[in-house]
Amino acid sequence: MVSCAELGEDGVLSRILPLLTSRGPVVLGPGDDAAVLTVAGDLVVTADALVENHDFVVRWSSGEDVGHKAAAQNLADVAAMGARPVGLLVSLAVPELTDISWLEGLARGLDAECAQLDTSVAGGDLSGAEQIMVSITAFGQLEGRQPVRRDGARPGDVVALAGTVGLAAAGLDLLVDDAEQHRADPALAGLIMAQLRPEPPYLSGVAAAEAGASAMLDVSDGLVKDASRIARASGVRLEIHDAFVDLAERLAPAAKVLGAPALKWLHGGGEDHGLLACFPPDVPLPEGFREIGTVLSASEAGPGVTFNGSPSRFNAGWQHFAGGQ
Ligand SMILES: Nc1ncnc2c1ncn2[C@@H]1O[C@H](COP(=O)(O)OP(=O)(O)OP(=O)(O)O)[C@@H](O)[C@H]1O
Ligand SMILES: Cc1ncc(C[n+]2csc(CCOP(=O)(O)O)c2C)c(N)n1
Ligand SMILES: [Mg+2]
Repeated sequence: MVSCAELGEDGVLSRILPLLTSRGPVVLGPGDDAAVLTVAGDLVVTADALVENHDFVVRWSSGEDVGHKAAAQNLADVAAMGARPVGLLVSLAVPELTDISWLEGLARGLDAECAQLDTSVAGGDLSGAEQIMVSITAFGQLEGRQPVRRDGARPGDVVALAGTVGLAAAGLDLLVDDAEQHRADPALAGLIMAQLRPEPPYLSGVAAAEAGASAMLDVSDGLVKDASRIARASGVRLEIHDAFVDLAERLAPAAKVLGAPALKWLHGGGEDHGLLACFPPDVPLPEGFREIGTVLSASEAGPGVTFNGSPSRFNAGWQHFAGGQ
């Protein structure tokens, strides 16, 4: 083990920076006072942080896992606007006794996730802290497309989902229950991986924008909570009729082991970063999307989300500062 304290700031950077490859619009990457990106047109900007013991636990996540996840949750937000990523800035704060191999893993994970979209870490910052924090700012370009906001859903639109919901939340419950035992179970390992390294359907974001999606977001806090955000912003009701039988089947082993209903994760589970979008009825759904519901006028009770006409029993979703769901 070689700690950050032994290496010093420059020593840490000299180990991490070679692991980051500049790609695409990043014409000057990490190493100078600032990075240089070549971008034309409107720029999308978003930020999201992972904090040790609030968003990940070192006992469960390797540095590489955290790198993948930190990049993924930001790249999903770029995709959810209908943009293509151009680069990330990564601000790191770590305890001085952090092993450099953990940070090298983090850099590898960030770089590998970025490589999927031909994007890269453009730069960042390094500081000390009592616990690890990975804070990312992501940039994306719209390439002439209109951004897909949350407030454009209209009655008659189709509600569609790309990617999955519920798997990452089941994975987290499995880790909390008994990480070692459940990781060794092939029926459960995939759900745990969905928590540690979610795989958002990135390319569906641009495809949705090109197809004319009326509203979109990534499901980070749970289907009910995030669908409600579209409903409220657009002043409509999202009526979901899909029973998610395929996803329920994938959740069944966790439901059995933990004695919990799969609906808890399907309705309330965040962090898969699937894309929830609405499309005008005449639009053929882009590849990767499945129809899961319809946009209706808001009921007398106001905008909201219903499942076959009724509110979900599992409507809490994720809340920071509230001890979780
Ligand atoms: N500290 C802050 N200062 C300014 N704006 C903020 C701050 N925190 C959040 N916001 C803004 O509030 C909105 C909601 O933030 P949130 O992090 O919940 O985004 P989200 O897309 O709903 O979730 P996720 O980031 O998990 O996908 C965003 O537009 C974000 O820019
Ligand atoms: C150790 C640990 N505790 C709790 C959670 C659950 N969790 C954290 S943030 C979040 C939603 C997205 O947040 P944000 O909107 O900040 O991106 C969820 C569901 C976890 N993954 N790991
Ligand atoms: Mg989002």
